[in-house]
Amino acid sequence: MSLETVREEIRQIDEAIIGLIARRQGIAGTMARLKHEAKLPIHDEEQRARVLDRVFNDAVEMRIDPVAVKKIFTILIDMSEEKQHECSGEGNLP
Ligand SMILES: O=C(O)C(=O)C[C@]1(C(=O)O)C=C[C@@H](O)C=C1
Repeated sequence: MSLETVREEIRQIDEAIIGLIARRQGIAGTMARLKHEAKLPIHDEEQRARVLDRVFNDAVEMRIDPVAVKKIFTILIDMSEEKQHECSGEGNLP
């Protein structure tokens, strides 16, 4: 396999990752509405811990660096909370 072929494969994987991040972010509005209706706070420390534990264990199973994966998901959860705050603004709930 050539350098260019491998770079093209990386580009396609990156595109897929961004698509999945956009999908994760896309449901933040619905999550914000459900939490608003249930009078629940956007930040949920216990759920954060559950998600981070789950992805840590998945990473261990897949033999990739679990600490790095946990860092990535900390950013993704922060992005989700930020989006949920944006969506919670007056008239912004879906
Ligand atoms: O599950 C929730 O309650 C969410 O809002 C989703 C999510 C996440 O991105 O996984 C985001 C914020 C919470 O603090 C915990 C988890």
